[in-house]
Amino acid sequence: MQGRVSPRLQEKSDEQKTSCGSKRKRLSDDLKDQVSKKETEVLPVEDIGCRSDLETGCNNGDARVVSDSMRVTMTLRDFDTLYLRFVQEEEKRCHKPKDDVHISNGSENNNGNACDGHAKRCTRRPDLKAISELLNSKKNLYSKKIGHLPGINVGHQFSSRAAMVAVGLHGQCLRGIDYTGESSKVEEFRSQKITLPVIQPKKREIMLPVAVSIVLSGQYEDDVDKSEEVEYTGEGGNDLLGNKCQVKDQVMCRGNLALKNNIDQGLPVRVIRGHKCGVGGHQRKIYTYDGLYKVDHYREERGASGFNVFKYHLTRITDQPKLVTNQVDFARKKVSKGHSELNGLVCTDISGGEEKIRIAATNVCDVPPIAPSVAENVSIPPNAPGCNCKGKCTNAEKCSCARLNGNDFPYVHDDGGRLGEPRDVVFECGPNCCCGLSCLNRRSQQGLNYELEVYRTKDKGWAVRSRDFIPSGAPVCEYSGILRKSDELDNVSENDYIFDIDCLQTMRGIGGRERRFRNVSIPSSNNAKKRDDHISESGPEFCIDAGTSGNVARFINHSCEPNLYVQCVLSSHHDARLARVVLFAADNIFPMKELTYDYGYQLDSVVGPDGKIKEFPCYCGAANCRKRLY
Ligand SMILES: C[S@@+](CC[C@H](N)C(=O)[O-])C[C@H]1O[C@@H](n2cnc3c(N)ncnc32)[C@H](O)[C@@H]1O
Repeated sequence: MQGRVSPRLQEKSDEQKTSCGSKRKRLSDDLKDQVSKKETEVLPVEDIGCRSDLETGCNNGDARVVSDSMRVTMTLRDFDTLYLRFVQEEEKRCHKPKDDVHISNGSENNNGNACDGHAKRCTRRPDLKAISELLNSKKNLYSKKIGHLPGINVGHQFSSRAAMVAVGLHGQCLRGIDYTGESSKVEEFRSQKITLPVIQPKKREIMLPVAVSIVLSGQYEDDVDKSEEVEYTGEGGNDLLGNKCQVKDQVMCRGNLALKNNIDQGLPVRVIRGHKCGVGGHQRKIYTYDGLYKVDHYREERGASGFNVFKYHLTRITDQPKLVTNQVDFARKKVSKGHSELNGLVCTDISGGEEKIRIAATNVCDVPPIAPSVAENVSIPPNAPGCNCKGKCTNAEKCSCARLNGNDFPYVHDDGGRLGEPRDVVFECGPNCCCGLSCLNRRSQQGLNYELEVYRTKDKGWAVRSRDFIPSGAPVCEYSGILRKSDELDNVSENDYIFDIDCLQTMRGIGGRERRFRNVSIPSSNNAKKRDDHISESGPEFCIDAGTSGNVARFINHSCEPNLYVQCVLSSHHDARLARVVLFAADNIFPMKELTYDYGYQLDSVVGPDGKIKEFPCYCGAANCRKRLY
């Protein structure tokens, strides 16, 4: 039998079955033993807090070494989870959240300083609270270090300054210069394998403080940025009101002194540029790591507003990946202006008008998706009773749908609605609810919200990327196709587009699946528990077959370090065997990054028609790729 997309597997012994849909499995002892002793470190799953323990390639049935880039991703996920938790707390505190009340995430504001955002109604900063919680629980990644940081490559993008604090790229939410005053030895910098551009001082102790990173975000009127060469204004004396004006002389202390010490000792500084991304109301500030710069010299002079400023001249160190203009362009504005401008455009809308946002394909597409349908022998259960809320559901104590979600609303009012944490299942409001269609608790039913593009890859066939920024926790698309009974497809080969619906198995932790956040239970009123118990033991009863009919989700490839996760959603009926499968953003996804999720195949779990185990190479390219899809 041919391998099937994600969860779907040939029936094998219980040990060999992978977890499905949610694709999480305990690490078997065998697999743990296989991990080379030489390799650096395997994080115990318990150590990976919050959102990190998603099916993100570190936890799908094999124990692999956590790569540096994965550590960065996991830290950012932890930060995001905390951030969304605090946003939710703020919403509760403010009691009635207005539609899309803007609570600063440190990325969108008027004055160019990411952490000075304006919260219209709420004043407690969730991003700052998330950072202090992360630091208190010691889940932040790097302490102050000079040079590149492992897992953060030149070009790496961040959605806020707080996110950079979380990983330690730039440890200041407000200040442009991050420096260390802690005693360090020159050897420590050398041990990081940084090729320092100039001769190190002979002294073993370095002169402190020294600067580790600076952020260029257009905040200072005297800055000059020519990409490879920068005139950087020192810190202080700025009115911090967003109009870039100097109001006092700068003083040679703290960050300014640190930069001077870098000059004297030949120590490089990381440069991060902040820029606007997106258009109209969706504009946000994002930050790109542009590599190491040498601080050449400085001078003190009278600035544009007549006050003394320090001007530091920086030059980009040469042996680094080039600053790609395109990459900067992608970051600075929404990528596409119109479909007619796309290279290799072969289809302006592969959804044939079915989606509210057109999905362009940039190569030949031989199986255009058609509208989803249900096989004749599958009957959709009747709609479940709904809540009695009027307008939008806002009171978790009164809303019966919130009760199903563990007495809470799963989505927070941020970026149009983000799921605070992955759950076993999300109960959304449905046809029998009295709330309106704009209720946030219908978030995954709103269709596509991001401009996706199907494009051809060298090794993996078609793939999907977003031309918009997608915030973590946002629903990206539903996996659509023909709803079928799983056993019908047991003898079908050559279908790579089958997705098992394993919501019930996940909720019960069956077959090695790990439970997710929130212990929800299917309402007993549907009287299906007995039947469910029997069925769930024998594996998912239904699947979504996107082989002949599907939507854009069928083109999304597997990655061992994916940026999407699978979330089961119940919105009309409450039968978990027939839950909707929705792909959510696990991370902040920047424009033009391939969208991927973990197919969750267990190695050696797919058997061919000849009874032999089938192997299929994985070309995801992740640092931690296990090299086989199955
Ligand atoms: C659901 S389809 C994804 C879309 C597919 N690329 C296409 O062109 O239609 C699953 C198939 O894509 C390919 N694929 C997905 N992820 C892959 C990966 N990481 N490495 C190699 N092939 C992959 C495999 O052929 C797999 O059976």
